[in-house]
Amino acid sequence: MTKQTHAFQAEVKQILHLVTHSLYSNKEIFLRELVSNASDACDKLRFEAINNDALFGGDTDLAIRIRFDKDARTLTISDNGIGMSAEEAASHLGTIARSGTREFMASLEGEQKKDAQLIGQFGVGFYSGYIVADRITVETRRAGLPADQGVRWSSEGTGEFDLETIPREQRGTDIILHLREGEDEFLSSWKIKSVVGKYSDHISIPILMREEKWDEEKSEYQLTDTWETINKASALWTRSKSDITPEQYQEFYKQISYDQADALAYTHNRVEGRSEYTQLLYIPAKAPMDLWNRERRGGVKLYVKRVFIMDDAEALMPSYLRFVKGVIDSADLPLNVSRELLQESRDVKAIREGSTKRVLSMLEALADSESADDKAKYADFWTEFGAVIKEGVGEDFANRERLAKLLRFASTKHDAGQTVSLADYVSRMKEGQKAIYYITADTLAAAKSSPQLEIFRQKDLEVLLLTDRVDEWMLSHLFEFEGHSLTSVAKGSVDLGDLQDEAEKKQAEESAKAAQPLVDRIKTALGDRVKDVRATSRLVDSPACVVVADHDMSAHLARLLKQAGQEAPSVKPILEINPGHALIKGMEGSAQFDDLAHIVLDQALLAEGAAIDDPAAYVKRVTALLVQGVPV
Ligand SMILES: Nc1ncnc2c1ncn2[C@@H]1O[C@H](COP(=O)(O)OP(=O)(O)OP(=O)(O)O)[C@@H](O)[C@H]1O
Repeated sequence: MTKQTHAFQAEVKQILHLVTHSLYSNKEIFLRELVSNASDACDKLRFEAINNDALFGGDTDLAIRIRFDKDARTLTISDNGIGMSAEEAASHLGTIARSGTREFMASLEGEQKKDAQLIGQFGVGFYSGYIVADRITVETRRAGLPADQGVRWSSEGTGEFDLETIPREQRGTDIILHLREGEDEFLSSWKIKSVVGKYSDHISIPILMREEKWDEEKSEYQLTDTWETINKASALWTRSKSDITPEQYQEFYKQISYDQADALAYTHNRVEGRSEYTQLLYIPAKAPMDLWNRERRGGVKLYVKRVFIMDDAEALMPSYLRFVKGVIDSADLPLNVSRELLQESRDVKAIREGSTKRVLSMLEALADSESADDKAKYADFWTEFGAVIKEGVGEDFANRERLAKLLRFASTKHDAGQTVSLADYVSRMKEGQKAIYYITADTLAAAKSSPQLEIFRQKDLEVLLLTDRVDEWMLSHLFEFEGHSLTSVAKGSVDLGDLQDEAEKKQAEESAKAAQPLVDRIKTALGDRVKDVRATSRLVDSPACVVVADHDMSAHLARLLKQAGQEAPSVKPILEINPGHALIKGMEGSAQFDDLAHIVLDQALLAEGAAIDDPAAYVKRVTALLVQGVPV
């Protein structure tokens, strides 16, 4: 193929612009990215060679070589990995193949686009070379192709790239960076060693550089022909814990996660027994943008006996721990294991169970720690990932109790977000209190101002305020905690049991009896808009509220289902009235009794966050009353 010029895909141009403008302050990361690509290329070759040994062509010593040429001002990163064919070079280095990255780019807006933190999330990869280079030449040959099928790709990283066929003896790839003016610091062994030491020490393939010797005559270091290994060249997770510094753990995390921030916590273990494997698992500090996509693949890489097998092996983690990143290296699985096989493997099941327990232990250690620092970390974790952990309550029966202890809620006693655990709640329960009370609502404000809470406030009883979408679903799987049932304050009739003394109960009964004729009249006026009307003692300041029967779906859940486009049974509310309230008392003799009954119901619905079915009728009724009542 003679030289051809191709245009970059539009998104590539965008990324190139971002990379060179936003990441300059941390420019040395380009080396990390290119070394990581070289290492991936070696992993891919090893993987493909499992079924096709000929790909090695007798050369199984995989290595990454870095060299520089002070005169030509080039820095070259070479590998003898899988290499690229002409088609692959054109598509891998000219388009953005990963659809996730493309969607991510599209979702960024305005100022966000300049945020290096966000850009870092998807890994800048090959294009980061342009931070320091004004031209990159890639010379490559795919393993298995003949020597006349080499490829040269070259571009200044603006709008287009050139592609031509070249003869190339060895398989693999050379990435040649033509350094920009002012980037000469990368033409130094010392600098390169320090950057490799910082970011790429854990890479399991040896990274080689030519040794330097001091030349007395010239009074400077001269490159020799001996190659030395400048990284530890053993996969981080295979090393003993005591040989790994926290910085190295964090650096490895950044490498595999594309996160620029440190992980919140990590755990590293070698598991022996029925199933033998090593796990190095991290909890990120921040939730990714697509956390809510349950289709999103997990972040755990699978290795078998140090050979990389696949990214995002979702079978290794339950879906509710999809935010966990890391590596699992199994000693038992076959090298040619496929995603389908993983789903059925008993070894994988053991790994999943073991890893889940490890992650939960890691979270428990933070949550139960005496250290304020760890507690703060857990609070941060909860803010980012709490709602996903709630999915686990329904999905992971075996760990339900452990998960229940990790839950945190907002409550009427604590105004600082979701910080109250069920154990905290139980420890504060009043004498005679049996149940754990909660309310679900669309927003915290709606939950807090709900009329159903009035009696609980008056009696100084704590109520958990649940406002996450998944709460209702979680509650359908979590009925009790340490023997205390979880009870909605908006369902059924309140039974405060021992929390009400005899006199109060008696008074409630009497006032309900006295209010019966009024209750019957309201019921007639409202007809089939309600399931029932009754007097209640749960209200203190409000005239009325709506509740649902014990076994009916909560109104909040019905709304969520409708919003999600699903069928929800239409549940008629029960209207509860406060016989002591001035408005209710005043209704008795009113000529507008029917209108007032409808207004009381509509207002109770509004207070609960529901939409009323006929807002125009409501407004008309209220306006009519205002006109009568307000002197004009
Ligand atoms: N040294 C190399 N050898 C073989 N292929 C390579 C090499 N460097 C890059 N590639 C190919 O180019 C593609 C794009 O590289 P790039 O670094 O931009 O993204 P990536 O490696 O897929 O993602 P990331 O770097 O974010 O992990 C790679 O997926 C790979 O197919």
